[in-house]
Amino acid sequence: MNSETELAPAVKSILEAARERSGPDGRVSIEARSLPAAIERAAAAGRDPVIAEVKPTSPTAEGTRDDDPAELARAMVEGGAAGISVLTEPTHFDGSPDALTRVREAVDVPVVRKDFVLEQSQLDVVEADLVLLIARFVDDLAGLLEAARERGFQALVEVHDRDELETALEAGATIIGINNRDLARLEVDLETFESVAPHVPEAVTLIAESGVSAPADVRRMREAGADALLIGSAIMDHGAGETDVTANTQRLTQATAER
Ligand SMILES: O=P(O)(O)OC[C@@H](O)[C@@H](O)c1c[nH]c2ccccc12
Repeated sequence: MNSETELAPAVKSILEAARERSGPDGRVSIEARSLPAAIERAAAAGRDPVIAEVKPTSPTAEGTRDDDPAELARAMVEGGAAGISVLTEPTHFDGSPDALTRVREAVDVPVVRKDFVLEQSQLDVVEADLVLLIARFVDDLAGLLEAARERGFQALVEVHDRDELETALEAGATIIGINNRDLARLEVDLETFESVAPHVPEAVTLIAESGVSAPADVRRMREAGADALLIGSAIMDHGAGETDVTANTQRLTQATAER
């Protein structure tokens, strides 16, 4: 793992909490819904492929939404979401494995488990179609990726710069997310995606993560090579803005069509 000295205090505390959560003894075994296929279906239907995120709160959010996660996910799919991401991290995002289970029962699109998975047993906490692995935080990415695949998960490997991209590719990642949010300062810069994306091989399913808040951002990320967008805050809207997640999702999935 890279040095933690540069991480934002909130991120350090998230990692400390994650190290203390161990998984169960038994292994999950999953028949995953394919994310690349769902992305292709959305694009073929003329929508911008969006993975909408059920994120009750976050260290950078202004408030908390305690809506039923299954209802939120259904509303997102109604707005055209190609996939759903669910925070299962309990201490800083108000997420839970149970929320993910209920979401996966409520919708038929692929569901991503968003958490800080650091070791193999943590994979067995809950069934999901994809599991997020954050290159920067995982010691043995190839080993964890293999362990995820053995259980039937697809893995979404998150990177933030070219070095992490190399690590992800060497480990065999085929679905990669470039996080526009810098985990040292928690600031978002869409240029991150634009600078790393050109180095990603064509065969990889490439996702732009974080900071996509308006249709123009969706178009910008798509032009830079994103096959799909992972969008949380702009859809959940923790502040005083538009709280209709179906409308919020629709606006972003129609970004290219309505230009
Ligand atoms: O709310 P945003 O800016 O649309 O971002 C969503 C998603 O990218 C973000 O929640 C995220 C990206 N990587 C993470 C890792 C852990 C927790 C959360 C995340």
